[in-house]
Amino acid sequence: MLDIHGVSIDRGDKRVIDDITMRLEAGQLVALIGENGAGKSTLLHAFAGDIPYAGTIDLHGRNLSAWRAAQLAGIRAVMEQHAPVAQGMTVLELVMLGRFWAQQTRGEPESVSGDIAKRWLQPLNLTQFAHTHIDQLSGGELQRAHLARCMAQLETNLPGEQLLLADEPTAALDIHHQHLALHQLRAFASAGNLVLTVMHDLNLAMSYADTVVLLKNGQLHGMGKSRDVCTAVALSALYEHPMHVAQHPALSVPMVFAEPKGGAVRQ
Ligand SMILES: Nc1ncnc2c1ncn2[C@@H]1O[C@H](COP(=O)(O)OP(=O)(O)OP(=O)(O)O)[C@@H](O)[C@H]1O
Repeated sequence: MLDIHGVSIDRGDKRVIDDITMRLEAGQLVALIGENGAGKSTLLHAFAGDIPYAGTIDLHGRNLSAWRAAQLAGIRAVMEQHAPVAQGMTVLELVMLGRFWAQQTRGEPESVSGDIAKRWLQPLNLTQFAHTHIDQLSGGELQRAHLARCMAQLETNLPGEQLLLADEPTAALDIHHQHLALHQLRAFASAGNLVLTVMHDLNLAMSYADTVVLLKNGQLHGMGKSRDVCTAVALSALYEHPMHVAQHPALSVPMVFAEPKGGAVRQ
């Protein structure tokens, strides 16, 4: 579904993405992990078509640059790390922004857009905030509202083979809402779509992702199932920090423990 071939990106005089080639199929949640500055957001921006790059990125076999913005809006949503917010807008109005493309290209009535937006408030625990101004939300509530906007954007009569790009979508969320949000992303991927998400929480990544992509200094350092690529050796090298990997006590997923600097606190 998303074919990336020989993609390199320079920012200023620095090469931040260096010759990345990979193929990502629909039906997967893919977690992009790596240290600060590894190039994760830059790569996501390139997939979103927001920044220039060398190499090719094809979505559904068609070069990303050949897609018209209105067409792309119906099949690809982007949840940015620091999404700009217009002051004075309510949560419902923000989520309805996700339907702007449908109103413009399909003449979707505002009432239909509103119904779709309202439906996405509930699974992200936002119903009580529908008419709250977004500048009155906490960081986590606002992050959930942006996720609801993206989910509303990608709601179609013909679900499947859509692309959701999410940059640290759970960074501001408490543990309950992290799982609530990832459950939605997981369900969206399982419905035949591709979710590509940048994540710093390795245990969440390994619990929800079908595929984990390891990025270091702009280069691909591994890609595959978490149990294959998220070894203690690979993760310790990726983060230059000693890591231990064990099995989750109840689930068949690996769990990561980073060694505390200077040893554990005495209890
Ligand atoms: N606009 C810019 N101009 C110049 N350099 C930039 C720009 N944006 C990012 N960079 C540099 O590109 C590199 C990759 O940044 P990027 O934001 O992609 O990293 P990241 O892996 O997403 O990091 P983090 O985990 O901290 O969010 C970094 O070294 C950063 O300093």
